[in-house]
Amino acid sequence: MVLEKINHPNDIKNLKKEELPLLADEIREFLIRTISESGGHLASNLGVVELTMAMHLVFDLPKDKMIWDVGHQAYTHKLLTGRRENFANLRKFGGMSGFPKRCESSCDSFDTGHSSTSISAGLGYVAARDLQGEDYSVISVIGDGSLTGGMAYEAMNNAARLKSNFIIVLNDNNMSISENVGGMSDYLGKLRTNDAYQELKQGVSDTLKKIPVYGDRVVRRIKKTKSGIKQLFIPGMWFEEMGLTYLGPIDGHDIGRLVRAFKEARKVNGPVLLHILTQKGRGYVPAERHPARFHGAEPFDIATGLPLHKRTKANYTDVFATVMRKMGERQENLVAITAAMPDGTGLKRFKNVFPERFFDVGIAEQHAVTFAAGLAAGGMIPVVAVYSSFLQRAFDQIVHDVCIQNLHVIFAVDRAGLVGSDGETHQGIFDLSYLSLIPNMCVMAPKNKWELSDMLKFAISSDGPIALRYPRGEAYDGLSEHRAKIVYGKSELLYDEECIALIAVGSMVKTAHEVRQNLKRKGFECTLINARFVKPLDEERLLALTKEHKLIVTLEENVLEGGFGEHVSEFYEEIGSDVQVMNIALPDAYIEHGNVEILKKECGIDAETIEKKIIAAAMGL
Ligand SMILES: Cc1ncc(C[n+]2csc(CCOP(=O)(O)OP(=O)(O)O)c2C)c(N)n1
Ligand SMILES: CC(=O)[C@@H](O)[C@H](O)COP(=O)(O)O
Ligand SMILES: [Mg+2]
Repeated sequence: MVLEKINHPNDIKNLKKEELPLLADEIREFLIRTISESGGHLASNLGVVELTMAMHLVFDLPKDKMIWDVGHQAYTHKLLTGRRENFANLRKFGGMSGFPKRCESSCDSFDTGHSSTSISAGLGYVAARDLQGEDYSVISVIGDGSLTGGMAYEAMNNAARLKSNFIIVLNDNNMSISENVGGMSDYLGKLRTNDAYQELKQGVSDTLKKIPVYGDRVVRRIKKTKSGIKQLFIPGMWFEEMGLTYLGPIDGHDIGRLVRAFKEARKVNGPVLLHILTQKGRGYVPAERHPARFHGAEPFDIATGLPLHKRTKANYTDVFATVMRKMGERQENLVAITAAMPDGTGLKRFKNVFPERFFDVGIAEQHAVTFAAGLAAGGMIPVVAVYSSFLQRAFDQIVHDVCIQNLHVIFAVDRAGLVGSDGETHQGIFDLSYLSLIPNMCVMAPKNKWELSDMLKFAISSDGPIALRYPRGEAYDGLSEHRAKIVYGKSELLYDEECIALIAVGSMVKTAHEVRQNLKRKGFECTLINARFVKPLDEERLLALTKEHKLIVTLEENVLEGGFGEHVSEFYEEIGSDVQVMNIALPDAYIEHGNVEILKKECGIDAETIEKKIIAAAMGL
């Protein structure tokens, strides 16, 4: 096995040329086998095997800096830097991350996870290198999908006048997670399939060569001039005009060609963009045919490509998708917006039925929010479906373009709470804090699948900015007997007792219900309230609780800072109440990757830990 010879960074440089294609095959086989068992990002990684090998053949790690945009496609990079053994616990608690991590390896130059950051980070490294008079290469690898993120243009604009080497690798596989969208994607499409350019270039050369005596010399001169033939027929004119040297398009599966291209690129004094053409999912037919389905793959059967575990229950995203489709029929002015996540957010179904009222804006959350504000100002009812952690990117647009104007925009905040395998960059644990601090914003969280349906309908028929947050995964189908009408700003009383009151937010209602049942068996009766609204607080309820309760326990899957619990504590302080408030929330920290149940226990928001805390507090009452 050639792969077994790769145990340290740069080991690939010791291989014979004829071993390289074998290594590529073995890497693909390794990735398919490993990810079929553990789950992970398969299609993107299968597409960059040769590209990554070529980079590791030319560049010298950890001296040279490689930055992987989003970083979900860095598995081969991790294999080539001595982490083959760590794939046994890929994305498991305490195991290797699915993204580059500086704490994991000196060959991981920058932590990534959110899209479109790599060129900015790379440019930062270049500036630091030049200021310190150092001499290393900086290579930012960005996908065609990530190139629909605005930050990439801010960085390219800033890089334009650079006089020192900076290599940008555009990994163009003509896919985001789903089909890529927008003008840049169309432009790249022309570059990819620019036979016209090839023919034109060939045609010009052939014509010039017909000129007796001087013809050949003219052709050679044109190709030698600084702008050369390209200036006439530049395929990457857009990048050239931006001040970047464009090299490409280059076959991203031809290691020799790639190595030569990187050696050429290293000589350029300035920013140079290598346009590399790759195939997402390459080498595994089910992933080649369905790159979107194998972008983030659950464990699957290699022979059939089918998931090993059949989902029996609906997840919250399914519920959202169903209600959106229904409301789309009832509400002509309902529109849906996603930032390149039609599958993940469940909006694909809405798109299939109402294509003209569906907008995929690319990986552009900031634009998505202000675009929604414009739609609302124009009389539509926009629903922006977005992951909690990705919405962080559009904080100012929520304030500046939606809430100050008090526009009726609905934020369907999916993946809110702990998401698990994707780790720190993807845990949706701040949205209750960053949303509830914004004036005019209303923040809701459903306790189960039916309440998500009721809340979404309520939000669509309401007014002003409204955020509805719900977790990744299976939709809780308990407490179905409790389905009080949604009333603005009002919580829902589930069980009415005395002394101890549990007030839970969204996904934590299920946990609080379990805690209440266990405490009841130990002789402790607890009131249980479903908060429903994080903003505004149901102050009438909070006040009423002080009459017969001594201990108020708030429960939320969000950091404590600025969350629901803090607002409740502040309320009781302001009214000078002497009730004891216990806040169950996530710590002031970034939560690493791992199984969600393990993470909840680690963070102290599991039922058992909560029970112990409440019993200890109750003994002191
Ligand atoms: C800010 C942000 N929004 C959305 C995502 C989700 N996301 C992860 S990868 C991806 C598509 C990336 O496409 P591309 O850059 O072409 O990489 P490929 O998977 O094709 O290699 C998206 C939308 C993200 N990571 N960050
Ligand atoms: C890399 C990335 O950001 C996405 O692929 C993300 O991992 C999707 O998360 P879900 O699996 O929760 O849809
Ligand atoms: Mg792509």
